[in-house]
Amino acid sequence: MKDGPIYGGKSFGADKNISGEAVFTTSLVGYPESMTDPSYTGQILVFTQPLIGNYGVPGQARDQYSLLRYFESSKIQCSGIVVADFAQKYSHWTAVESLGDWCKREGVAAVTGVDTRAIVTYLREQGSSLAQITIGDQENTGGFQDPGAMHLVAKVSTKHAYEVNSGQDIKIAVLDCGVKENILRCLVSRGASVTVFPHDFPIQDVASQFDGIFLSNGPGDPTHCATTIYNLQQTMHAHTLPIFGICLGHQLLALAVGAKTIKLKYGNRAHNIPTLDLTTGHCHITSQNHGYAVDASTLPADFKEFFINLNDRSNEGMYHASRPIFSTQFHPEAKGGPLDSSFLFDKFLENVKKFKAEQDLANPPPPLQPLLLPACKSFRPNIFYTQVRGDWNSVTYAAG
Ligand SMILES: NC(=O)CC[C@H](N)C(=O)O
Repeated sequence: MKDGPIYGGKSFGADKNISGEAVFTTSLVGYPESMTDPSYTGQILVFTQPLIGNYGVPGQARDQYSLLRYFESSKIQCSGIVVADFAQKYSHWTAVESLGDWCKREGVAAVTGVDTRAIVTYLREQGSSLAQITIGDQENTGGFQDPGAMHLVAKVSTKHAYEVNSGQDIKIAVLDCGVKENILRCLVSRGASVTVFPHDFPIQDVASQFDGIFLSNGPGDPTHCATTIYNLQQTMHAHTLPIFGICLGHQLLALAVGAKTIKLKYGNRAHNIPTLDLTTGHCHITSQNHGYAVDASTLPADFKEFFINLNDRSNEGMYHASRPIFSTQFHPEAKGGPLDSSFLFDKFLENVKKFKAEQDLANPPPPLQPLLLPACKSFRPNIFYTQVRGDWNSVTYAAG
């Protein structure tokens, strides 16, 4: 730890000296999902569950949408992991290698035999801390990298826009600040055709071609994302389409409407955090992974607090009083974690479908023009129309 204690252990991953922010998760399972979650970029992940690795690591299988089935991105995103007891023997029908081999192959430091309870006690008392993993006797010359000081979203976001298609005509734009694959799956499996844009894409310029906007999770301090925040402000000013944000997406939306974010003492990373839905009085057990939070006292009057954390009373979400805009600090897509709050994706899709129906009603397609058929007796027109948001733009002839 930067300010003091040294904890000994044995390397079972890449023999590589690293540094980052030490954070702990109390989740019992889901290490492949957590370690590939881009929100953990720059962090050293300490597992409080003592036995880690016993179901190995799955392969890179993909689902019908070409999304990764068992990982949240295609590589390990955290800088290193620390466990009490690495399970050398693993067993699971999806496993193709051990946790140690995966870390070695991906060049990620991993240490076992560490007193993780002492680390957690330290972090809970001192607050979040920078740390190093030093292997062997080599000196760790890398210093203490502070992920909070870096614009990590720019590093993990896609460089080019891409599509994940459900074959349906509900179009959602995703701003990728480090999006987890299961978020895309949650949208596309509910019938949305998704276009994923880089974090700083001027979404206000294309918003009218979409039925909803989704703001993703991502690493680091949300205040680094000035361009995204500006683009969101412009979008909300000029367009009325539904918006849904998760975790970093929630924080960015809050900053865009003038609220403030704070850094929590040591964050919330777990799969069993109780949150209270202030609109229904129901409690949902949620999956979380964040170090920053929205300061609810700074929310503007037209945004209401949606959920609160029942452990530390921190803000867990907000919604607009009259527009279809809402966001959550927790992760309704889970992976890992419980599915209690997956109904929020249904709510977003309902908002999106309602908006699309209203748009289609307000902008009916123009009447068809009579077709000019070639003066040829044997010609039999076979006509296909493709509708692009109210504009009949292509008429195809095929000779029969
Ligand atoms: N999972 C996330 O999106 C994390 C958001 C942000 N980086 C935080 O730590 O608070």
